[in-house]
Amino acid sequence: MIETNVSRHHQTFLQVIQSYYQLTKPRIIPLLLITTAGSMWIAAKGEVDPLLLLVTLTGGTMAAASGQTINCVYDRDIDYEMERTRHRPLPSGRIQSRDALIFASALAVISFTLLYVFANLLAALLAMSGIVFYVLIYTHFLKRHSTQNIVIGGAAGAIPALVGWAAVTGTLSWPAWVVFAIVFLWTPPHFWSLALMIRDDYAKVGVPMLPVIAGTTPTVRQIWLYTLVTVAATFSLIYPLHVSGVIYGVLAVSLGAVFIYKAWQLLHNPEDRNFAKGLFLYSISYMMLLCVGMVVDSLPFTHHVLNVVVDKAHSLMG
Ligand code: HEM
Ligand SMILES: CC(C)=CCC/C(C)=C/CC/C(C)=C/COP(=O)(O)OP(=O)(O)O
Repeated sequence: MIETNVSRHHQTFLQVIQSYYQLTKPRIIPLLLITTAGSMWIAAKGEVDPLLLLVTLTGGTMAAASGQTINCVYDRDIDYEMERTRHRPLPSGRIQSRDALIFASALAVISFTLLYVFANLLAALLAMSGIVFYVLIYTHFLKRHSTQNIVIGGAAGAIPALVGWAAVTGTLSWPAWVVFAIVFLWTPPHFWSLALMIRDDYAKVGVPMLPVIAGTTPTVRQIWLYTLVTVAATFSLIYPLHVSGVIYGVLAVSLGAVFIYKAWQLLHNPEDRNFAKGLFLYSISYMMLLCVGMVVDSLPFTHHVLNVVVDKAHSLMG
């Protein structure tokens, strides 16, 4: 279908590299890695082996890049129609689908091998299941057919948190599933606030995103509910799981309060795109800082500083 080869003959080597880079939707990957790092640090109780960290983040990057590349091949028809995505490498003819698929397969094979050899089989299989879930369940079955596409599809974006935990422990336990749940529940407020702004694009290509089908008011209500449940889920790392402490707690409460406030503003101003934009942008900082909080909270240094502060307070009080 959209297979023009007009521009690729005129590309320099650097431009070709750039095109492959763009194919991986690189701006999203750092946040996926931060969620992986958050769960790795909790799992390792603050002491992560640097080589394991490097391998897991590299393998995670390659798996996510592979999934995004296959998604770009699958969606090249609608990407060509939408203003936001028209200039991606496939719709603009800078890369051919066959080459993109070879690239994605190579990334997946290297990712699996790295994770299997230097971490473990569970981490490697989870990363591969992330690709399959994103491509098959989200991109193929749901994206063009269900208003719940991104709710269920959001599970793919939450899998990197499981990869991180599995890489450290070789198993999956409750805290891993909680970090998974936090990312999973966060995805609807993250994406629907953006979809409110660009729903005309989705409507044009017949992708049934919730704001397109149900309209603005039901969407902001759903965003509100998912935001409340997300913030509530973040607290369960403190109680009942007891894997995170006071630093994470302070961040979870304060960041969560702002998240709820912004969702509340949107709930009461559903037609104002500035509030939708504000919530979308904040959702990214929220996830980033929350995961940084998981890391900092788990560090032995943090525990040491907190102990010193508590001892000082005790001695001051006599
Ligand atoms: C099904 C789930 C998701 C959908 C449909 C979705 C969709 C989107 C879209 C359409 C954008 C705009 C990007 C662009 O302009 O090309 C975006 C931005 C972004 N997403 Fe998501 N997203 C999802 C889940 C996630 C997850 C799980 C993460 C990471 C944990 C994430 C991180 C980001 C970041 C960091 C940006 C901003 C990128 C930038 O600076 O342009 N997203 N998302
Ligand atoms: C472990 C592993 C490999 C996990 C994969 C996780 C992953 C790649 C999640 C991506 C989620 C995401 C940003 C979807 C974009 O939706 P879209 O494709 O509909 O966006 P678009 O409209 O910009 O094309």
